[in-house]
Amino acid sequence: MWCHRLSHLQSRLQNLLRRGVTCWAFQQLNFKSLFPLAIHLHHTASESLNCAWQQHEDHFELQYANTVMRFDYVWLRDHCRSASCYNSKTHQRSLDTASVDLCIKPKTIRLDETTLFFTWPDGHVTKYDLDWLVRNSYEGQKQKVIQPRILWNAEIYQRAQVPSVDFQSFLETNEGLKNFLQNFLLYGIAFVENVPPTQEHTEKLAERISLIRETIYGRMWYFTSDFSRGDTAYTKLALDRHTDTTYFQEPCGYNNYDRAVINTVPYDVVHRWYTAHRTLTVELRRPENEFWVKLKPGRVLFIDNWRVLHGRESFTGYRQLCGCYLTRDDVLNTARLLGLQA
Ligand SMILES: C[N+](C)(C)CCCC[C@H](N)C(=O)O
Ligand SMILES: O=C(O)CCC(=O)C(=O)O
Ligand SMILES: [Fe+2]
Repeated sequence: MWCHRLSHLQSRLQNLLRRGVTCWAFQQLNFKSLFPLAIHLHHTASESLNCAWQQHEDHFELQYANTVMRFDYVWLRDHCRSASCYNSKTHQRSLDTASVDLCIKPKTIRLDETTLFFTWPDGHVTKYDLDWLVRNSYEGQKQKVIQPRILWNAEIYQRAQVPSVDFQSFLETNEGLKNFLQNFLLYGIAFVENVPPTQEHTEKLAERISLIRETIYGRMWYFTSDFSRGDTAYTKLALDRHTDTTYFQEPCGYNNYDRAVINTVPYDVVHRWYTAHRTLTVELRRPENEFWVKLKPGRVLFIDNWRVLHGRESFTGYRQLCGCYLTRDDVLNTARLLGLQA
């Protein structure tokens, strides 16, 4: 994430529009068609619970809450939450997964109310709440609402009229912070307005949502076109769309300027790479995928480098920016603590 303020002049935010359509095809199993196939189906508990399960040779099958789930037996042993297998204070596994017999099968399975009890050959008992199994099953996760990401180009973003958040509201209210993060998660960019144009206030803003990442450019960077560092960013030249720090082991995102010599693949693979790079670059440079933003003192722009590239036009006159790099995990953590799906 890049918290970025431009004191004046035009800075072009070019948006990399990720093409890609996700087609979700949910197949609602017809439970009737399932049952005739079952040999030893266990109807258990009261009809109102509407729960049925079956012990297959190599997995456990559970039908509950309109979901048909299938569990591997090693998985059921490995995720045991008993006092000897799981530290409920630290939410960490105590059980040594590698000690579980890969051919393990439960000796008995029993359902009591809404809890399933698995007794293993060594006598150990693992119990699972039915709702926990739905929430943590592969089939249950598939149905989970995930944070939508809105793919956009300049027209879509402009039409969306995404509101910026005011500095005070962002800093002093959870509602303001949550609105900002919701927009940031949806679009991959978000703005905060009326920020006092100082490095200290920009820093305060960044710390509201994340840890600030220390890099070779410092913690908060404050730069202008004085070539104080041997990089085009410290000049008046234009910068085509890119992301920063691609030369780091933990980069912010990828970038053509800083790409090192390609010397890890043979010439024919190199040519395929250039062909793919050209296809991507043509897509990136489509005018409809460029969203221009005129920044001004007090306007702070946050960019998700995994979704959106940035760049600028060349310029004249004096121009000063300050900003920082944020750690993705901490931004997502702040969003989750506010109840957002991140
Ligand atoms: C000036 N500021 C610290 C914001 C960025 C410097 C980035 C330099 C390098 N071209 C890169 O893209 O990583
Ligand atoms: O000057 C700008 O607006 C952006 C500069 C930039 O992309 C960078 O410093 O990495
Ligand atoms: Fe950059």
